Amino acid sequence: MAFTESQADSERNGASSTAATERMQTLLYAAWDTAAVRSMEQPLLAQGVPLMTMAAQAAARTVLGVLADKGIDGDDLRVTVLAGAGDNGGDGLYAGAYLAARGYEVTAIATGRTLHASALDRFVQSGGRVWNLDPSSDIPGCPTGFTAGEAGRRLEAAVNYARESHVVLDAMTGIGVTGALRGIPAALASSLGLDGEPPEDIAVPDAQRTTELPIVVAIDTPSGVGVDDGSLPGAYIPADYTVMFGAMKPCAMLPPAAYALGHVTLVDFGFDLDSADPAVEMVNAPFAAEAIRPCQKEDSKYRRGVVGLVTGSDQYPGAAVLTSLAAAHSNIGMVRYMGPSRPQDLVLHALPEAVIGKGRVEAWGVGSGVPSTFDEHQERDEEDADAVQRDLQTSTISALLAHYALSRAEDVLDDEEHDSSRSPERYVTGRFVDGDDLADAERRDEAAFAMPPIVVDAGALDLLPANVPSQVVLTPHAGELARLLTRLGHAMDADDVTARPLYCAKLAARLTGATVLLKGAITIVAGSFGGAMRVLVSGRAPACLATAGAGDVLTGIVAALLAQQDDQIYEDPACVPEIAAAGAYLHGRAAAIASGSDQRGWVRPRLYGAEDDYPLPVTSTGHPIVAGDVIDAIPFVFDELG
Ligand SMILES: NC(=O)C1=CN([C@@H]2O[C@H](COP(=O)(O)OP(=O)(O)OC[C@H]3O[C@@H](n4cnc5c(N)ncnc54)[C@H](OP(=O)(O)O)[C@@H]3O)[C@@H](O)[C@H]2O)[C@@H](O)CC1
Ligand SMILES: [K+]
Repeated sequence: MAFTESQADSERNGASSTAATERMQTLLYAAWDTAAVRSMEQPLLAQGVPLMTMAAQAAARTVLGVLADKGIDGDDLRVTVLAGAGDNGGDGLYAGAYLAARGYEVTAIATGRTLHASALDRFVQSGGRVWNLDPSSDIPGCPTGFTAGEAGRRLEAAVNYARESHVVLDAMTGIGVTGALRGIPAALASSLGLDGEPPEDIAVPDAQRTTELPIVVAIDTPSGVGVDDGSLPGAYIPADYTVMFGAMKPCAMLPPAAYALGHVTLVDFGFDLDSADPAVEMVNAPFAAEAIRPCQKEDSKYRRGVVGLVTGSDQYPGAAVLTSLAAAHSNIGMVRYMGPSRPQDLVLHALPEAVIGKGRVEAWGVGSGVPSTFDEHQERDEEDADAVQRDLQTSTISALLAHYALSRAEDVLDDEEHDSSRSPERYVTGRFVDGDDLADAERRDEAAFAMPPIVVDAGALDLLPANVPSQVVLTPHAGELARLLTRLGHAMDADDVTARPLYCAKLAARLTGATVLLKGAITIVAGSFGGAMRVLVSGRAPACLATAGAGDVLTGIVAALLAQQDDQIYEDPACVPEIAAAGAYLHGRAAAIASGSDQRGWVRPRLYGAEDDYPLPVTSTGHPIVAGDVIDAIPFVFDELG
């Protein structure tokens, strides 16, 4: 068939629509840190693209859309703009100007000493009023030099005015914030919002949510959130909606800040997204599907992958069953189980296909349902049969993990490999070695890199060697990560981890060399390669997945995905975080299917101006589930992703 002009056109159109779809995927599932955003906006600003007015128009239209959706109308609508001195305040003033021009009563509360000059001119010309709080401010038309008492009264009046508004535009700070809010912005935020704790958000269907006034719309980010690390370092105002400009910032994906943004609308300015690497990537279905190995005609059970499990104990035998069943249902050839006789029997009863005892494996899963050795040190009873059984599991796991012990951190070893001038002696496990000892250490390091990938969960985390290669995947919850970091010299508790999960996950990855999967409503995976840190997140799970045994199921799923991708892992260990994050996605999606819930930890933003139906409404939060229900739903996730 001849290749006609119209075919060429349609191919071109097809290619451009594919490019548009790819761009949309990148925009909605990746986030860039502040420095990258500033570098991407620079060429556009240099060309004179009016980014601020574009941003403001999008914010104003989003406000109008929200009001229309909620059936809030009338000429007497009150809008408060909390306007800082920087460009974020400028965005807020321009957006306020659009709304004032429509006849709304719009008042800007100046939270700094100045306001963006041209935005202020437009705002005032459009009928907006300005109210300043700082006696030393220099804002045309505003009083200065008032007393501290008057400043207090003005602050109180501003808070009351904002509370009685229909809409509050939070434009105090955006990506230019440093640390926790200070001064007037902090005082306003703590009166109108919260002090560092995440907002309480009960998982209910959207239809049951009532609209509370004022509707808070954050400009670019809620002022004062940790833009790059997702922390909530101090006072901030939880937003119902956030209109974010140019590219997603990490705070839109990272807990706890992500819970403070409400529904996010992203405004695409046409940044060159390839010019900077994203800081955080969110796993979606196509991404997770990549981790699934399609069956091949020539497959044998061994080629499909064997998962070895050292999980469960006499104290927690169920974990052995849950890890085995989850792995067995996650597209592998076989499960080998190792453990005491009671969990062994239970595994065989639930999964007659399991093979008991040692043998070749493509990936390991260890530690789920194995009690922590830390508890053991506190109250150890040598005669206690349980303790003996526990020792069996811990000694098997310790012996296995010893094969993963590196003499040095992985990036140090990488550097040494490329450093021809390095000394012929090396500091290995507490002493300098050379000659045969050094050759021995190098042989052991090489063997560690060649070990199968391994998931290290629960009790096994206490047995982790100091330095391990990146195919070691740790799967702690906040309490377990706190215990690990404390052991590594960074004393903290579970609340510290929950407050700064990205920081803690990265710290553990850096200190140990392992890939760290920190479980949560938004699960964070951090893995370091050649000095660079890759961060992936998955927010697919409904809240009801927080149930006993769910972590054991995750161990089984991740170990199974690692087992079926072992060839890829040997070629490129950088894919380990991707596979671990895909496991978190599968786990969350299986829970959603099992519970009949469309509620999730993270909701994809809406792309401003795009014809799509986001944010997806939550029609049902489903019913409570147990971990076994999640396993039953795993095949349906494979169907979906297949
Ligand atoms: N991305 C894009 O393409 C586009 C981005 N645009 C917009 O620009 C925004 C960035 O603007 P920006 O750089 O002027 O910084 P911004 O967020 O206004 O903060 C600086 C102000 O905050 C204050 N301040 C800082 N820390 C504080 C604290 N802890 N506590 C209290 N105050 C604190 C600081 O005060 P200072 O420390 O100087 O006294 C200063 O007044 C960005 O978020 C987006 O909205 C669009 O207009 C166009 C396209
Ligand atoms: K803001």
